[in-house]
Amino acid sequence: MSHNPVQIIARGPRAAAEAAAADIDSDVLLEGATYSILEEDEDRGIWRIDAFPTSQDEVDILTKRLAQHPDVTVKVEALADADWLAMSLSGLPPVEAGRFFVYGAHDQGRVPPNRVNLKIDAGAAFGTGHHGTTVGCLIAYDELLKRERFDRVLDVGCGTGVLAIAAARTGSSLAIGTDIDEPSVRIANENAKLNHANARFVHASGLNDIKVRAGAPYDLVFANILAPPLVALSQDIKMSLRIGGVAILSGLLRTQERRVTAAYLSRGFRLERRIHRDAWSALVLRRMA
Ligand SMILES: C[S@@+](CC[C@H](N)C(=O)[O-])C[C@H]1O[C@@H](n2cnc3c(N)ncnc32)[C@H](O)[C@@H]1O
Repeated sequence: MSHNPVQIIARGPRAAAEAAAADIDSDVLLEGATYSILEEDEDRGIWRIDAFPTSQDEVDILTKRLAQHPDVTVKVEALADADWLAMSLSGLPPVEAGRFFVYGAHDQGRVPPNRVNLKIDAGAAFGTGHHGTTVGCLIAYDELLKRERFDRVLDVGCGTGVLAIAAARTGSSLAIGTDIDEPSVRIANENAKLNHANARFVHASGLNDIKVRAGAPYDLVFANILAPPLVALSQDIKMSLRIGGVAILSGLLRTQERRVTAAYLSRGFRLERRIHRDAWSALVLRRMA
């Protein structure tokens, strides 16, 4: 369906804005829609969501979702093409997750000196750090890094490559990623260069690539994909990890936790941690046998 570029702005008290954002996060039909949520007016306690739908379907679903929150007022503003692109790139604030600071080109001059700064621009690949699943993975990884090192890392469903790039920038000697989406692989390789990260990305489904198999056994596997492929790939992920190695899994909703966890526990993993962000869950599972 043709789409006149619009920006959707929703304002309301914090709880209402956060509930509306959680609703957007939990809708699989809105996976491609970019939005940000921030405090607009501290004194008056007003929070604001800026959403940048990329199709008329997303406009309709977003406005329907937001209309379910009566404490939030919603405005849809038309944007000129060029403005829309610029805004979708400049409207996203940086994301902080543990030691990681994920930012776009427009925040170039504002990166903190004492963090691992990852420059990832919004574009055609998933993974600017703004989604609850990416943040969950980065927080889980940051926590693990306080106690252990991961020399060999695999990132299944790399999107922008943000997770493998984070690994390469924090001491992994091998960081490799795969994606079924070819443009994402190209973007991830560009992002690796841009971030001076020794990470490589290949076009493959799951772990089905000779370069991926050659890198095994891995100390850590990230897989931020959906629940069904996480279950389907549980044996492959197990066999790619060394005993004692860790899988950080996300892309699943909290309601899907049991199903995904069960698949890994039955294969000899131990559940070490769950991180909840919006409706999403990230699981830390260690291969014990
Ligand atoms: C939710 S995004 C995660 C991107 C990034 N890793 C992050 O954490 O932000 C999921 C990515 O996995 C890819 N994907 C989905 N199923 C896959 C599979 N079976 N094998 C490889 N990649 C897959 C999608 O194309 C998409 O780029």
